[in-house]
Amino acid sequence: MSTNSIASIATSLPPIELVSWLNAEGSLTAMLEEKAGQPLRVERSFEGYRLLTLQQKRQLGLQGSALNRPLLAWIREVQLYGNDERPWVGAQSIFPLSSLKGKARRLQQLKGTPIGYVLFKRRRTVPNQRFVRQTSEGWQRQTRYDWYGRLLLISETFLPAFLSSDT
Ligand SMILES: C=C(O[C@@H]1C=C(C(=O)O)C=C[C@H]1O)C(=O)O
Repeated sequence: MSTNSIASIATSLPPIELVSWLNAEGSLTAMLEEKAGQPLRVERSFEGYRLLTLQQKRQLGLQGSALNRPLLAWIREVQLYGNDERPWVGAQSIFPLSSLKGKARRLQQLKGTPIGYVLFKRRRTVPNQRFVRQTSEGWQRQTRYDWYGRLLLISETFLPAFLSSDT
């Protein structure tokens, strides 16, 4: 194997200190608060309804003709702060309208409350499928949760400040 191909494999793998975070089950909020030693601060950059893109519909696991139909969802985009003035994680959560029934309706009224406080309130883990990829902003984990039969897609990108934090 040439050194170039080794180098290309090396760049396609996350830094070792991120692996446990990218693969962790359970609440990322709880893990970040433990690392920070204080409650997470959530800054919202967007919350509202949007029509999903084809890529987002695919990431939700839709197939066939469902991909061609317009799909409206509630979107929440936030920056998560630990104990640093720079955000540690950028997160986007996608809630198809069909998922916002019953107790899930509170996911539209979170404001500064981390989703994890609701998602993991009664359980340590939630059934999910996990995908990891590298983006221009940092390594990202995408999690398709089955929360009491409701489909949620949450993408979390670990930003440079997270890697350089010494806590
Ligand atoms: C999904 C969780 O909630 C965290 C909080 C988020 C929010 O408040 O928008 C988004 C992503 C998560 O990192 C979790 O704790 O695992």
